[in-house]
Amino acid sequence: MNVVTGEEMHQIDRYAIEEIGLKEELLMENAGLAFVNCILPLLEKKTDRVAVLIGVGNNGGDGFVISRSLLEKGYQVDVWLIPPLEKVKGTAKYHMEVFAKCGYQILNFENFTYEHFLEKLTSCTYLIDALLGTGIRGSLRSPYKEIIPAVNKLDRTVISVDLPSGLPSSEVCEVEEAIKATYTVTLQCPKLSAFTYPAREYYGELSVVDIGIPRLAINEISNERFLWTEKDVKRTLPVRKPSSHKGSHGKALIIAGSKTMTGAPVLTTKACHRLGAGLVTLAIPDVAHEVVASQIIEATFHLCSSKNGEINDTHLSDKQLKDRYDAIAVGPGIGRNNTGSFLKTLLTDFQKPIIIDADGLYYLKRYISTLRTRGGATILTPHSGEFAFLINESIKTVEENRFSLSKQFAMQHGVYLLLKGPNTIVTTPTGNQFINPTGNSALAKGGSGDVLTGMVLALVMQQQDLQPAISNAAFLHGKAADILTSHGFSPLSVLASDLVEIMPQVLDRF
Ligand SMILES: NC(=O)C1=CN([C@@H]2O[C@H](COP(=O)(O)OP(=O)(O)OC[C@H]3O[C@@H](n4cnc5c(N)ncnc54)[C@H](OP(=O)(O)O)[C@@H]3O)[C@@H](O)[C@H]2O)[C@H](O)CC1
Ligand SMILES: [K+]
Repeated sequence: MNVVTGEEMHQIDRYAIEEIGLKEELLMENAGLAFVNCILPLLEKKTDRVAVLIGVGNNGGDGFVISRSLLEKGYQVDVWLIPPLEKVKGTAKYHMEVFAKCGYQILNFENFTYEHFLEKLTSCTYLIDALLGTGIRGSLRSPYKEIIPAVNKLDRTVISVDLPSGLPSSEVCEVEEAIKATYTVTLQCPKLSAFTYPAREYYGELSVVDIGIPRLAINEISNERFLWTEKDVKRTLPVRKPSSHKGSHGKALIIAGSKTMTGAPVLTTKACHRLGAGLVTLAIPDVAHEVVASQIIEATFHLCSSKNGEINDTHLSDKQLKDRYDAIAVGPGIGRNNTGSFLKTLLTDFQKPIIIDADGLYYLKRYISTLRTRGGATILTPHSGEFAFLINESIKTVEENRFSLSKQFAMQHGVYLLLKGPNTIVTTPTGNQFINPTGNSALAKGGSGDVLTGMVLALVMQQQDLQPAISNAAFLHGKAADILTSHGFSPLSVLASDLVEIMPQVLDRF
């Protein structure tokens, strides 16, 4: 499913109308009817009053179709036009006239005192927000500037059309004032601001409805940002052939752990096994072997020489790297007290996929120029702090520009970048971006990243196409947290090891 900016959506509209010949009146009719179909299950009783707040543009035009459809179905609807009648133009005006010709009444905000208007809204159970859509520019002006915070204070169920009024639709850093929706029904394509924070919090529960814009129009304009949905996972998750053997599912090498970080290698290795890796070898510093080995029975071990309780050298020969492994994950719990020069050797000598996480990313900064010349794919899995360190920016800057900075980095260094966070983004070396919809605050905990690294490693070995493999790992990792929190686990108490334990039930759904 394509994710677009408001500007892209506008161009898609234009393409559908001017190049394909669909009428805007029809798209608006489709939009209004699809919105109503989507919200009907939310409206409990026909006697509950609904207020539709209508703005000056086409978002307001949708509001007229919605109002007409609800009235036709027998709902009690107050239809509030906020701008003066004569300011409504074009397709919105057409649908306003159709509405009026059906014999329905429009309440004009201009003809009421502000207090009376608010009093009337207070008597409604549901408020439908068709004030402003993708056409908003700059800070809110009157009367929206006053109406929007007042609506937020009423504490009603608010359902926004397309996006909460006042929010920009692109990558947003700060939100001045916007409708705090309970639900948002987005038209045709989710807008980018639905996956940036704090804007996401204004959307409430998000649904997407089809309004009949042809796929061609969407692909012609915007084909670089997508939501990675359950359907995509079902379509791309590897299926094990009955004739397969352990060698068919990849031989993985995990380089992880140190004397003081013995949990990370355990989590990464177990997660890798749980996601179907055929054979896993865990390379750890000799000083950590005993403790780690006592917790893992499925893996084999490769002992590395240590210094300061951390890996000093992996002593992996060229031949071992060439013949023995299909992919490597390096980083969880390796510490930061040595030179990390073994990472440079891996990057130059290993010609297959390498996943770099955690302290591996810390060392990577020293050898970052080798990324461009690597023979195999590189997959980096930073959280915002690790990414900020890699690109010499503040965490705040990263969090405000997650899409643009990750795209820039992935294209510059020719890597797959999985930027963790709410709505993890996977960016390919060519700059395509795939947004993960699963996961919750339970994942904001030490160890959950180590689990994800093992999952990415396992799937990367089982799928030719790396982006689906990486996105599927992120999706299943988030889904594990979602399943746990919807089955009696508080987000506070979910452990990283719980994610590994629940994985069989997660996979059972796909
Ligand atoms: N996606 C589709 O194919 C369809 C989408 N539809 C809906 O159309 C809107 C976008 O419509 P548009 O008319 O472009 O934009 P708005 O409804 O947001 O209105 C823009 C007008 O609002 C005023 N404005 C702009 N910025 C501000 C501000 N900061 N404060 C106050 N007012 C503002 C301005 O009007 P003026 O007269 O005041 O200059 C803008 O012109 C989309 O979101 C969908 O809901 C259609 O249904 C068709 C299909
Ligand atoms: K809106």
